[in-house]
Amino acid sequence: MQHNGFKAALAEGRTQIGCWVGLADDYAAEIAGEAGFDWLLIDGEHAPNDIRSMRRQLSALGRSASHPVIRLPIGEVWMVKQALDIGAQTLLIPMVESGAQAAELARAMRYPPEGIRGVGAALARASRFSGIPDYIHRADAEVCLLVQVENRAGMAALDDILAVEGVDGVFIGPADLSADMGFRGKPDTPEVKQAIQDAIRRIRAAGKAAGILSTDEAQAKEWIAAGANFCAVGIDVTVLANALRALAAKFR
Ligand SMILES: O=C(O)C(=O)C[C@H](O)[C@@H](O)CO
Repeated sequence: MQHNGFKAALAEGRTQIGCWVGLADDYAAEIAGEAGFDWLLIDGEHAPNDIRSMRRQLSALGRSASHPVIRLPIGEVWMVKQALDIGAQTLLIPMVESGAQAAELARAMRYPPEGIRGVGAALARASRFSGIPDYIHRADAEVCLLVQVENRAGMAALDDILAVEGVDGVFIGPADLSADMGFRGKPDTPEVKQAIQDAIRRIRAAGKAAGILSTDEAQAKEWIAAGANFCAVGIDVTVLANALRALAAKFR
């Protein structure tokens, strides 16, 4: 099975630049896959995706050098199983608020006895439909679990989450965190930025990868300088929507 170079890069501390892919379309994903990002986030939380559309996007990215990351709608064990079986190696799971929740997700990523991932690789795209004979013996080493901490409860439990073996990285969600802190729509508020800065420092000090999303170039570079080593710097939907609005405005 394919080596997870993205996971290895994060473990080595190499910064990985990514982009949100929310158009929920395999053709659009293939176009994004030609742009040159290190990783692409197939958004199953806020984009109109389901397991079939995400599978199509994984397939469309098969030739791309960009590593596909699937974000689940929420951290359910059965969703982890399905996402891994369609061939995702790296998952981003939102709204993680405790060490116990992170530990269950880490178990869901791995086969027994270490984990609780259901063994159905024989009919799974992940094993190339049994074309990779030793898939179940090698899969655990190549999966990558990234959890989102994006509210006050998660921030309070950050040390417990960081202590969980099998959590490879923590992504701070500025939009949700700022809302929960009482600054909805204002992730640039000093209190929010300070909380994010401190979290990034603690995540990296714990030997884990720190992730974030900022569509503002200066802010993204600030987070990278602060230690964020998987940073998404754009969203396909907003890039397209804003470019079309600007184009239309030129001819009004
Ligand atoms: O809370 C956040 O910020 C994120 O998790 C990213 C958002 O979900 C993304 O859709 C951009 O708003």
